[in-house]
Amino acid sequence: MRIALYQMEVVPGNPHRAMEKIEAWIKTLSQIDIVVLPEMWNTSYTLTRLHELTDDEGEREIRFLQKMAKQHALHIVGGSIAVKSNGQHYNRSIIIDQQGEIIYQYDKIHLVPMLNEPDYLAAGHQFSTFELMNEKMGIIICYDLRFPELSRHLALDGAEIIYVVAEWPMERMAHFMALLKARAVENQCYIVACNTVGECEGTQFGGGSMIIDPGGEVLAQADAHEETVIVQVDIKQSEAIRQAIPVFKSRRTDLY
Ligand SMILES: NC(=O)CCC(=O)C(=O)O
Repeated sequence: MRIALYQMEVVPGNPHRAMEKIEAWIKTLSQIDIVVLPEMWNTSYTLTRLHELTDDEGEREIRFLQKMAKQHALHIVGGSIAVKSNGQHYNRSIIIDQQGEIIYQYDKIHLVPMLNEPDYLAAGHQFSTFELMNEKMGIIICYDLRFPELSRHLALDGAEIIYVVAEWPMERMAHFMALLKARAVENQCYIVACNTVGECEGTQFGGGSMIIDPGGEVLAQADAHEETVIVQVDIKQSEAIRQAIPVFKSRRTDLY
């Protein structure tokens, strides 16, 4: 399974330009199974303008991702986009398979106060794993990373890969790195983290996108520029590490 992450420079408040950039990037790829985009790639944190920038249920961006998936025979972990839904706005992840079918959608459940999300967005209320290429996977969005229970639920439900799509600020990159590694080690699964770079309304985003294997080894890591990260993932690795260090079997579910 070959995965490519787009550590994209944000295009604040310009969904059309963002789609052009993603299309141009996809055209540079070859022999990739799954592409991963970052958080809120359509608008970045232009939260005061979401009413004019977003489409109902993200239809415009979904149509675009479906076209890309079919044209290039790619599965798309579509990061997240800002969408309008029932008079509110959500930070929504969309997963599309290479036939262009939407196989999973997730609205961010932990809205980040440091970037004012609770003032402009509604929170999601549910999450689950999904299947891509016959493997179970999960996705969380940025601030969700700080809540270990969420990744644990996904891992207990069988996720072999957890995608972390992010617009994580430069000033807290040390937390990002530490939390990504912790989530991989404690859940013994792959963590595939795709962050942004660039600046929006005074916040600088820190890059550092990475793929960590179920043993906690960083397989590839980006720096703080726009970049592509490509890694070959061997899903069987989590089984081996779970046998060698059986933390799932040692859990004391009678006590906690
Ligand atoms: N976009 C985000 O959710 C940023 C999260 C963040 O800044 C943090 O957790 O720190």
